[in-house]
Amino acid sequence: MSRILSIEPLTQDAFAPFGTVIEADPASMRYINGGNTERFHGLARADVTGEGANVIINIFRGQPRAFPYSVAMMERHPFGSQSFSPLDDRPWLVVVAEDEGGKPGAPRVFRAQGRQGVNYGRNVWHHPLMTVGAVNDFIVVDREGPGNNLEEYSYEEPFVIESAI
Ligand SMILES: NC(=O)N[C@@H](O)C(=O)O
Ligand code: NI
Repeated sequence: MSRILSIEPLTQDAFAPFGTVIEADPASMRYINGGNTERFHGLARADVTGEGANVIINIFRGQPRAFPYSVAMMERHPFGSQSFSPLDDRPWLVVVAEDEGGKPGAPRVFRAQGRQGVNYGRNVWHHPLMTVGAVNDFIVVDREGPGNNLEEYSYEEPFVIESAI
């Protein structure tokens, strides 16, 4: 029997156990450059650990996922946070899970709007990038450095996202 996942709207409070939502929060805004520019300051912080580790900035070009989609695996990065900010204003999906004794629990699926990004906290279970509807580029800030920064886990029985809508 497939385990169907529901989709929640992405909000700062709902996502708090997993990291932070990166969005133009008016509370963080300060004018700079003589008033020409609005700086939405300190929305998230990159967290990298280990001798010789660096924060790097990447572009991930995600192909759209096909639905119904089976969430059969999750991953996490023990030595660094990882943020995704879409360059195209198009909704996408964020799939995360609480840790349960070193394994991911049931996934939670959040619908991110096109101007919302996320910063997964270090060692937070998440599904790889889930682009919806069309190819989308994302600015990704994560870690480069020594050690294996990718831990993967496969569920005994997959969960299913029936539709991204
Ligand atoms: N492996 C990789 O660089 N991508 C994943 O970490 C991901 O979260 O998409
Ligand atoms: Ni990742």
